[in-house]
Amino acid sequence: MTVSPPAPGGPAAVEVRGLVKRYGGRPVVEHLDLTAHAGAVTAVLGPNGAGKTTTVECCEGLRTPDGGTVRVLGLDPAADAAALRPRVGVMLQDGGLPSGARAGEVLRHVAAMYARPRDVGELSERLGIGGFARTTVRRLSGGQRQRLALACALAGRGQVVFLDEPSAGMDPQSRRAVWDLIHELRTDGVAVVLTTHLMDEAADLADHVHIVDHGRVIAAGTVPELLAHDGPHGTTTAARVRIEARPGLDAAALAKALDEATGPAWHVSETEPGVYVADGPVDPAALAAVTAWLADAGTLARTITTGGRTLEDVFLDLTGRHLR
Ligand SMILES: Nc1ncnc2c1ncn2[C@@H]1O[C@H](COP(=O)(O)OP(=O)(O)OP(=O)(O)O)[C@@H](O)[C@H]1O
Repeated sequence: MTVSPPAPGGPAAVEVRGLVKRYGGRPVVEHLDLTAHAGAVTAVLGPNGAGKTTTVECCEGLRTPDGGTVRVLGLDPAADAAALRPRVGVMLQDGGLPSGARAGEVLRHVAAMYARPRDVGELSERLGIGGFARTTVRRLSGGQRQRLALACALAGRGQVVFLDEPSAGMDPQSRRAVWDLIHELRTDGVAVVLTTHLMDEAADLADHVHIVDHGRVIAAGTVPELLAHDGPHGTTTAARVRIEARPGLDAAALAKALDEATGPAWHVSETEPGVYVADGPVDPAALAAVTAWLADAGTLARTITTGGRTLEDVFLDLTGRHLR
């Protein structure tokens, strides 16, 4: 599925067309297209090994494409690296920070390389870096290192910012601080490109989502557009009942009970042991059928929730449930 949404935000700041990247002859990115706009957050989602980091690294000029074109602010990230450096902020997945330097020094040093840096004190405060400013990078916790890497990526006020899993490993307080900063970047007209495995992060932040699998974009659109897309069994109404109960209940029998209550429209599966997801036209009769069926089975459900599909549901429907 590829939805073509109206472009969120301002003009295109990142344009990737037909990107191909191979490692040792093995294609890991295959004809991938991606556009990120100024004043918008573009999220790239995908299972492990899908090619997200490789794509972003091609945009950052850290990898040379084997095919296709990449333009950042109209420039070629590899050939025009020097011109782009002051205009682009990069947060790498592994941090890429000097391990022997103190956190505060690293941030001051990075900020000093830019003509118009952000206020280091303010940035430190926003990301809580003051508490570990005198600690060397190698002694920082994973979340602290992430916060420092993000501060470094934002220090130069880039027009484009690439954030590879920006809040991975962070505590909830830090994650909130990061999300607030990203919202502000967007308001300030920055083009933010982020990869993430956190569906709530993408749902909260992203104007536009690209779902990548096996090196290709398999779906793209705004979050509401992706949520509105047909479910795997033709459910367009984004209606779902989720039940947590004991494992091993007869999902087909529940589907039959629901079909009898509301009409033959239901698909029920046990998505993980003890978690049953029923897609279909949720209404009071359907919910009554669920509780009656559970009573017949002599089972007390721990939770029964109704609602639409989530971005995680869409992601799993599109990319499958097997591990990579
Ligand atoms: N330098 C490299 N040499 C060889 N293969 C590589 C290299 N870097 C990445 N790969 C392979 O390319 C594929 C895509 O990797 P990539 O890091 O782009 O995926 P990703 O979508 O970012 O995954 P994750 O979510 O796990 O970070 C993987 O199979 C990975 O093993």
